Amino acid sequence: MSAFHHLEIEQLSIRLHGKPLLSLDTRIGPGEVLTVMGPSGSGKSTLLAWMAGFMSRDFEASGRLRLDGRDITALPPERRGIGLLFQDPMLFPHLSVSGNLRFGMPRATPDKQAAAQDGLARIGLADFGARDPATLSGGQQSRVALMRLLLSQPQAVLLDEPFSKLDSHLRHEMRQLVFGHLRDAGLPTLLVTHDHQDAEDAGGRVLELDA
Ligand SMILES: Nc1ncnc2c1ncn2[C@@H]1O[C@H](COP(=O)(O)OP(=O)(O)OP(=O)(O)O)[C@@H](O)[C@H]1O
Repeated sequence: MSAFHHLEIEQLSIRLHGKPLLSLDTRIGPGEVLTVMGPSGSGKSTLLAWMAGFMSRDFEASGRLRLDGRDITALPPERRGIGLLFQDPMLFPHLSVSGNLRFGMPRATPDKQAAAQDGLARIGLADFGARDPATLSGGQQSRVALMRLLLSQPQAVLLDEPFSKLDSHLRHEMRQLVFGHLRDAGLPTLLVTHDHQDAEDAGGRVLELDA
């Protein structure tokens, strides 16, 4: 599964109504997590939206986003190869757990059912494939959301407060699981969080945006 990708944010400058909101120039290497923190309104969500390709047109941005050297700045979200994980697992309620895992897999996946089963085993949910997502606990749903992300074979990952809805012992467990899998897969990751423990466990650089 590991492929070792890298992401470059080149001379990014985002303005809102002509006023500078944020500037950034950095590279995120394979398996590296860059944590972005900062007060409310400092532009964390806007940065994620720019990277994912769905920033509101109220903002103006200059700069380039490169994945493995390829300029993806102008591509629509679904063609960027970037996977997202939010605080809500957002599993499809009308699909089984296994169906959720198969949903995002690349079309060319030879045996989606086997890949889903293997993914479930990797998150300790081998017997849960046929269940409806709503019958899983919050922590189990989070693990399924993580595995769905990994099985979609992204080349980079954005995490938006992914642990904030979990209670504290599950949060610790999920951090280990998420950061471990992302590192093993060699995926460059940008994490937005308010939680200093997230940043510490991510183990990478921390960027503080100004108010
Ligand atoms: N669509 C929009 N149009 C105009 N202004 C916006 C829009 N979305 C956000 N803003 C403003 O842009 C600034 C940055 O917002 P953003 O949501 O990126 O901050 P944030 O750091 O993610 O905050 P939080 O931690 O509260 O989520 C804020 O001043 C916000 O009010």
